[in-house]
Amino acid sequence: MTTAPRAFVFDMDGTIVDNMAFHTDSWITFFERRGMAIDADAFFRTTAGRQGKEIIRHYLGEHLDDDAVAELNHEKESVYRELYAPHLQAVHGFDCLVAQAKANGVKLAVGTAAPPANVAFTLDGLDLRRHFDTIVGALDVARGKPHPDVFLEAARRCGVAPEHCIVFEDAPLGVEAARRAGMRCIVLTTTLPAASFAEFDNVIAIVRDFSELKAGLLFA
Ligand SMILES: O=P(O)(O)OC[C@H]1O[C@@H](O)[C@H](O)[C@@H](O)[C@@H]1O
Repeated sequence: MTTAPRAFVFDMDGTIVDNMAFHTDSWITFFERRGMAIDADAFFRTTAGRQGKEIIRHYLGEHLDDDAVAELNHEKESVYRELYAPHLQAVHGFDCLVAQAKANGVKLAVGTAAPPANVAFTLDGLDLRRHFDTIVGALDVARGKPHPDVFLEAARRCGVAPEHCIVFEDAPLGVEAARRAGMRCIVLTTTLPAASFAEFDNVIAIVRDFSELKAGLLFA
């Protein structure tokens, strides 16, 4: 590794927790209620990392006002939380990586498209919030991934330059957001196989879970 990392920026959904199938199922339910059928795989690839309000406007109409979108997003995220609650757990090796990062003086941040209720559901539900120097979510930036905003804001709050950040991601739009932010990325294959990330030159490792990461790669 050429530049020692000073901050790790974690995507939340699909990365800290292996939950994207439940997000997709909740979107399928949400759109079915409106008579719309969506293809799960294509939907994941083109929406994972976008904010709920962006997804809703894209599918149901750009004309929808903020209150209507907020209500629809609340409905979708309520379905998601009900589906995923019985399965809530961190991806294997996350606690150990956090401990190693702290021991090496690496700052820890979250950069997620999730709204505050989902951040609370996940990070408070697993008692993980205390580990992070900052958490940047849907209300903190105007644009979701693949725009780099959420990762740049996380780096800014950590006081760390993008080239000293490593992003952890599971979704192509998130890896692209990291690339646009000028950040290296480690991919978790929680949701998609390694081949799905072949086009990205900012990917430095692809692993099944955090336990596969070698300290030499991360902290050298
Ligand atoms: O940026 P993250 O943590 O992967 O969050 C992405 C997800 O955030 C959720 O809130 C959306 O409903 C999902 O559809 C979206 O993919």
